[in-house]
Amino acid sequence: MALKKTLTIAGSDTSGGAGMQADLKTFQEHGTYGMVALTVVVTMDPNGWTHNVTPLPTELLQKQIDTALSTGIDAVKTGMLSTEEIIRMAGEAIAKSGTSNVVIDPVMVCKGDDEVLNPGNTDAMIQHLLPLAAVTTPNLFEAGQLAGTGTPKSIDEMKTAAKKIHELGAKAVVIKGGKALATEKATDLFFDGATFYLLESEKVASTFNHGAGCTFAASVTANLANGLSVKEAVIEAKEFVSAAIAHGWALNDYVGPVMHGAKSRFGAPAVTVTEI
Ligand SMILES: Nc1ncnc2c1ncn2[C@@H]1O[C@H](COP(=O)(O)OP(=O)(O)O)[C@@H](O)[C@H]1O
Ligand SMILES: Cc1ncc(COP(=O)(O)O)c(C=O)c1O
Ligand SMILES: [Mg+2]
Repeated sequence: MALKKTLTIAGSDTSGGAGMQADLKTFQEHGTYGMVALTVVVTMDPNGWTHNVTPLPTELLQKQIDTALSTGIDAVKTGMLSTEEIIRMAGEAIAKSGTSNVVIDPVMVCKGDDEVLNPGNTDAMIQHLLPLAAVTTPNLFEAGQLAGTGTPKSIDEMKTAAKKIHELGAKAVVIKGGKALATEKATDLFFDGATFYLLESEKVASTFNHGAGCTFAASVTANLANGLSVKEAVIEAKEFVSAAIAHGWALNDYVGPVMHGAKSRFGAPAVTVTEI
């Protein structure tokens, strides 16, 4: 039986919760066939868990992209892209892929690390990636950087940022309010270019949410490959990640990854969708 082919152009999170590890686990859970073009390897200092990002040679990235594209892919997502050159290469790969099922997760920081990967990356993402996006999935900080508005602090400010990001070329935008937004629920804003929707689930009190953003974006990608509409894809992704966070766990003293396979094992918490 042929499976839908999903490609992630992303970094490796050696600790396994985020990055391409999250993407592959999530693709598998959605019944798609996952492939990877690896950009960087993130390792952690065993004493203190500071992150270290090691890039791979760009020729090697290009070879991976050529390999994956030659199979014919049904959907593609981007994750951690550490330099402007890599962002440009990802844009070229997506344009060449022939699929319009394109999810841009504009990763700028690792959770718990405030350091932005490379400030020039924001402009490169705006130039090379947003115009190709069926959906882009910034967190609050990333939305503020892309929109040039500063980090949104309310639903109204999220709407303003989402409109700006849509004007930059992304066909649809999900701004993840997550834990950072001062709302009772874990609230994300979905804008399809015409209508705004709030996607809400119970806010989980634990801090075991490492990889939540990657898992959300990978779910959207797999759902698009499987033929869901963009709206259906983001709603299922919210259910999938809510379950994954609800069953997050402590890997060690420093990090708590989400449980990528939680929805199929335990079911998903309720997600409400409200037009606003
Ligand atoms: N504590 C939480 N409880 C429930 N949902 C959460 C929680 N933290 C994040 N989420 C959800 O997880 C998804 C990823 O959001 P977020 O963690 O903000 O992204 P990122 O990992 O890219 O920073 C969003 O759907 C967000 O609403
Ligand atoms: C390789 C890689 N990609 C992406 C991320 C972002 O992860 P999150 O899903 O928590 O936003 C991380 C964070 O550690 C990472 O190491
Ligand atoms: Mg993220």
